[in-house]
Amino acid sequence: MLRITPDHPHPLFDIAATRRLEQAATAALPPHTLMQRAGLATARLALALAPHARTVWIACGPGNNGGDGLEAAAHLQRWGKQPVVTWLGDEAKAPADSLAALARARQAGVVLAAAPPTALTRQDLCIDALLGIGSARAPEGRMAEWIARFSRGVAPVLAVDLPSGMNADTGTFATNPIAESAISIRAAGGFHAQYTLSLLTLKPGLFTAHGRDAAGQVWFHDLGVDSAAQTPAAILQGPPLDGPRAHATHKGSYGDVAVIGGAPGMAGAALLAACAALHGGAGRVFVALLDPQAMPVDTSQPELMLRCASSLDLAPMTAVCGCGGGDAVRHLLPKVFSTAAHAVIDADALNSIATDTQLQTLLRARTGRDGSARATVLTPHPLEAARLLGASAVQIQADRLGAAQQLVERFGCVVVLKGSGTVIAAPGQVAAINPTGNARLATAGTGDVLAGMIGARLAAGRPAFQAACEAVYQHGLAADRWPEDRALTAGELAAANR
Ligand SMILES: NC(=O)C1=CN([C@@H]2O[C@H](COP(=O)(O)OP(=O)(O)OC[C@H]3O[C@@H](n4cnc5c(N)ncnc54)[C@H](OP(=O)(O)O)[C@@H]3O)[C@@H](O)[C@H]2O)[C@@H](O)CC1
Ligand SMILES: [K+]
Repeated sequence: MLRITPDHPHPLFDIAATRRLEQAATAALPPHTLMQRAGLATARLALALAPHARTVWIACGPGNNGGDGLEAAAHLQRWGKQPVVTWLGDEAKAPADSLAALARARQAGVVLAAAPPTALTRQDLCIDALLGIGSARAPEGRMAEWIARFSRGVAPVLAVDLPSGMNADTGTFATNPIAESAISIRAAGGFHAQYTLSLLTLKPGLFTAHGRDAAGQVWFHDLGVDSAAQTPAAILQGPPLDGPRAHATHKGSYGDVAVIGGAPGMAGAALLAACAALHGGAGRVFVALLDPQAMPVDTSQPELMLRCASSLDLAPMTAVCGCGGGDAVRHLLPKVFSTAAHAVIDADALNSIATDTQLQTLLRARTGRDGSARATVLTPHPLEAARLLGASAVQIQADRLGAAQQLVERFGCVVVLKGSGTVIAAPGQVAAINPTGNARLATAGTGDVLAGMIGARLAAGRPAFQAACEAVYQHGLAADRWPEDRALTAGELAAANR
């Protein structure tokens, strides 16, 4: 059993691949083995998380997720914990594995309770074994009531395989009230500790959209099954493998970044991206502000070279384009797309592309046959992604991996779909989901900082997908390590990155 942290990459498997693995393993093992392993792992983790629990409530659903809960109940009963077990199943309809688990629980001395326990404390534990990967619709009735009880209560909750009701592929809920109630309770500072033990495979939904809030601390048990035969739907990103810089290098070794943006009233966005590129290690950073009244030098950052956009030779450069660009950036995009060696396209540049088919054609033309000729990274947040795909932000959020992949197919670029569990997708690559970052990044300018960080890595010669993955990881990590007692501002974040 493994606690999942951002320190290592992990393959993530969707429901279809998980079902294939489950089928193959079930056929190769004695009956009920997988569920017995799942139940034992759940019981062990429960005991480790709540060693002093006076009451353990195991809420079991009608399918095999409930069977895992019943198996866990048998172990906890034998270990003297006397769990309160409520089951929503029907013996006439329950799957064979679950029925066997029910029999084993009864054998161990478990008596099914008619109702959940009341007055659980922070020392106690709820085990959520209502729904796993078979979650098919919005929970109703007693199931919905029990899920609401978990989220409103103070007792820690251990979700078996998934937080019940969550779609394992997307991290969304059939109705959002569960996720929204979890988020609003957490925002109010009164949230119980939440854990999830993912079984057989780690699923993408645990790490993106509402998944991160709903799943809490994620643990994993592979049930002794090797997943190598299946292709992952995504990779949970690990840390960059950064080595020290070689001694015999100079500023030319780390490339030039040209930040193009900062229309009237929005110079700050471009300067933040430039600051981030500088601190991210770019050899030289040029800034072309789109405000004719803009200052000729930034005295607080004299390293930045402020130039007129028309005077920049972008052919050897990495253009970071769009931060605070307003509508003024639109007429510069043809030059950027046709000449810049590498490009990061952000914010207003993305909005310009969304409404201009000629720009879309030029953007697609940047991609060589090998997909890497003139590396281009698009960095939309969900609303920008929605504009690019002619969809709504809700539709984008309903399937973040799918939306990122659609953008890749449409534009042939690397795509960074920002948000909780940022998705990085690229032609011919298994997508990555970033495990770092938190809601402290929800403040103006942090997206500009990310664009500058990606630009610095592209300028240093990193392949585009790697540059994007590494920058997103480091950007989030800086937020995760931010001192509790200090406000996170984009300016400080830009200067803190590396
Ligand atoms: N088999 C094995 O070897 C292993 C399985 N494992 C475990 O099994 C889990 C998958 O089990 P599963 O396929 O039975 O699906 P599960 O998540 O229990 O849900 C299906 C049931 O719930 C019902 N239902 C659905 N939505 C509902 C709703 N909203 N409200 C109410 N009911 C709803 C649905 O009813 P129906 O739609 O048929 O009416 C059906 O009865 C997996 O996540 C893992 O925990 C592991 O132990 C590894 C070994
Ligand atoms: K569950």
